[in-house]
Amino acid sequence: MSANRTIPLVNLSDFENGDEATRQAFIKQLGTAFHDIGFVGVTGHGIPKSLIDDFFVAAKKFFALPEDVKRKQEIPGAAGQRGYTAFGKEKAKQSKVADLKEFFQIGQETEGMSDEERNPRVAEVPEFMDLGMKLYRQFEQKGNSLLRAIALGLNLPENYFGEYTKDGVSILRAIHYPPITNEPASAIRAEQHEDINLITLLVGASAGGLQLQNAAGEWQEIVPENDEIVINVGDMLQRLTNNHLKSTTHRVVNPPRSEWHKPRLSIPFFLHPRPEMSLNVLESCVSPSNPQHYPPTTAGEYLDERLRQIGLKK
Ligand SMILES: O=C(O)CCC(=O)C(=O)O
Ligand SMILES: [Fe+2]
Repeated sequence: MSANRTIPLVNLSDFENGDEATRQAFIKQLGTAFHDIGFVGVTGHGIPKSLIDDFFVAAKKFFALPEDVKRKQEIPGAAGQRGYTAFGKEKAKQSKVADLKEFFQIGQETEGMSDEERNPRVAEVPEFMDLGMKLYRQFEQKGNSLLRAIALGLNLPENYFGEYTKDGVSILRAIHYPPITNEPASAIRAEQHEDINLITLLVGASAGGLQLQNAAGEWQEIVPENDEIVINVGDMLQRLTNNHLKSTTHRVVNPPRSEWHKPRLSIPFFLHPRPEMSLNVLESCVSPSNPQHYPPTTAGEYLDERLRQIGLKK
């Protein structure tokens, strides 16, 4: 690991293919990273680079479509959870101004769903949804692998999360931060926030700008290398573990003026369980020195509350 990295790097293949000692070492590294920093870089994940690259190309084609064509993909009533969300809509919960981004979200598809419940097809870029759904399945699988390691690190049964993430309501989000054309009043590409879900897997953050806030309150740049995926703990996992695993504040800052013309594309996958999953604090994470910080809730109730705060749900 290079000395100047902000976040540690782990190799998922150690967990998926390693012997017992290698697996245990991985579980420890992951648990320590999530407890100390809330972020980790992952290599050895096996998600084909060609799939990521092809999806990026399709996403670029989609975002290059005229605004009125993109807005045909807005889904009223889906609280921005599926389809297109236009520039200027989403803001961080404490922020008055919207982020400098537009995005498209792809949700879960399960057997028996009607066409209306499924993801919308994008007629102008027919490959967009096929590639997106393929990538969704890859992220889902690798995310579940990471959750197995997290469960073992918390002395829970290996499949503790798997029971709730099967057919869970995860979201793959393709984000486009357009070129900046004039001095933004106060907005940045993505204002500081914490993610809502269990864990987030992020690819394509390589264009720069992603920063986390460390325990001393300083902003530190995250610069992923090669095929590294950035993983972070979301508020649901922080809550479940009574702050043992940290949901760390992060943001995407605007580039220097000389790079305003460069757009930025990123693809976070927000791993969510099914809404009925209990988020009651795990008893094993409560002690006299760390008393229970949160009242009982479920993933569904908690998600609704948060979507109202960020302006996506009325
Ligand atoms: O664009 C990025 O790199 C990060 C975006 C992010 O943090 C989010 O959408 O939650
Ligand atoms: Fe985020």
